[in-house]
Amino acid sequence: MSARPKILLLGEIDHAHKQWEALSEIGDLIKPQCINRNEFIEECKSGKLDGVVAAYRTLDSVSITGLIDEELVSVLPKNWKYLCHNGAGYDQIKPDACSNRDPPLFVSNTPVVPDDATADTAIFLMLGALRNFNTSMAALRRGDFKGNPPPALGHDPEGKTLGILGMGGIGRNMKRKAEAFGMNIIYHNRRELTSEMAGGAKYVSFEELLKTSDVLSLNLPLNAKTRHIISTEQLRHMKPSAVIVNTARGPVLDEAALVDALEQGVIAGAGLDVYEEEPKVHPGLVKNDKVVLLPHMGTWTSETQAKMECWVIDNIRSALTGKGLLSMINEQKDLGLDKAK
Ligand SMILES: O=CC(=O)O
Repeated sequence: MSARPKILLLGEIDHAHKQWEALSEIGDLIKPQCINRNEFIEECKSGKLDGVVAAYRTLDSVSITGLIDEELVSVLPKNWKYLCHNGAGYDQIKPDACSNRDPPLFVSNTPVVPDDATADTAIFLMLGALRNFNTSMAALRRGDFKGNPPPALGHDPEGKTLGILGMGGIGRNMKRKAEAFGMNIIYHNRRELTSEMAGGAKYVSFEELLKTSDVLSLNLPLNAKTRHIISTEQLRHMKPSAVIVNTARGPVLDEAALVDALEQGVIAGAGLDVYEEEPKVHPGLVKNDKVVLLPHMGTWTSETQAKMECWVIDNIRSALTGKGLLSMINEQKDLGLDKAK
């Protein structure tokens, strides 16, 4: 009889406790002993994690393992086949390192379920930045009501152009919501979407997106091609009245360039949920009234967190019962699903 597979928990389960426990029908649920990358590598080398076939991974577990890169992947037990990440973005995991391992380490993420909460956050930041709400919210808490002098008048979204950079699930969700505010939607993406998927949003070049958007929303994943996709040169193409919203990942936007652009009036404002070096926030952003800031709360609702946890668990269950991962990351799709079974 072959040994039961082990399922490793890298991070914490906060909501889907019952669903996690139910995985014990198909494997032994274990946690690592280590608290940092060196210890994790030692634990792998010691054989203590032999038998692990799949792992549930959270964003915060980067504090235990560090990046999932060549070095880390090379010490994982050979039978470890699946890494199921809780999050839409998986920039801490190097897809090539996982694919090139022999045998490959198959990775899943959680698309779809974070779309609503993240798009809602982008809409909040967009309205806050357009309306200059930040200054007065801070003034009221200081006992200064609207502030003295009050902030400049804000702007209505009605009739403005929202440019979406990255028209995946979150971008399309934001599009639908922004239409309810009477906005005209344009987008730029690696590939033009079918008209059904685009739902009436106009596909434009990157340059046209920058030049014509009143609000530019960043909804694209972070990778080597998208790092600092918005920097000094791109900001200079934007309208001086434009605001920029980032709910994707901090490094897609060059923060220092944004700070300068805001100080020099190159653009009018920003709404940010993500930062280049979280939890650090560039002091030039903190001190600038034109910026609405949130501490990475795009998916911070109990409904969305519970759905994301269940999605990860469903991936593990599907993989360990021979049906393959439900949402393998895009970079691995050309490896062939069969190999992931
Ligand atoms: O940041 C949140 C996510 O990647 O889902």
